[in-house]
Amino acid sequence: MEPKLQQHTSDEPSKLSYQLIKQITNDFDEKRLLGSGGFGTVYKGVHESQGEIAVKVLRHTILGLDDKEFHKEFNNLRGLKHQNIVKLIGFCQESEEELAEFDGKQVSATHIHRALCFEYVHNGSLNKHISGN
Ligand SMILES: Nc1ncnc2c1ncn2[C@@H]1O[C@H](COP(=O)(O)OP(=O)(O)OP(=O)(O)O)[C@@H](O)[C@H]1O
Repeated sequence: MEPKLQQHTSDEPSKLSYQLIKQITNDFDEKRLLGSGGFGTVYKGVHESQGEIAVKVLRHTILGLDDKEFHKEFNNLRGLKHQNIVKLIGFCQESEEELAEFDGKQVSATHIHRALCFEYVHNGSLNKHISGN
């Protein structure tokens, strides 16, 4: 199930394809790594119209397991507007059928690519930025 966009205004986070996420992070280049947290790994992406953005690639788990968490995080962030809260500008949720080995056999598996894209915060860590130190 996709995150629902109640009303599509220019202020709403937009849906980005996995191909675009890959492209703007230079195929998740290590040199673009900004850090990692509880939910996943954060890369710097360079978006054609948005410029520099932070791409949080959410950890991949088995189909459906973290769906609720993703929607919770998405719905909490989508409407927030505050000087101390980074803006959510886009999201990606795309499934891909892949061949995987299971029990010595080749099986078809669904890999869900999920990412949240935020405005890029300069000046080092968010903590430092928010506290003003
Ligand atoms: N918008 C951003 N702009 C620049 N760097 C960012 C941005 N968001 C995250 N980062 C970098 O990525 C690191 C990990 O961020 P992330 O939000 O995943 O972890 P966290 O702050 O530990 O929170 P959580 O545990 O909730 O995921 C941060 O410490 C920061 O260095």
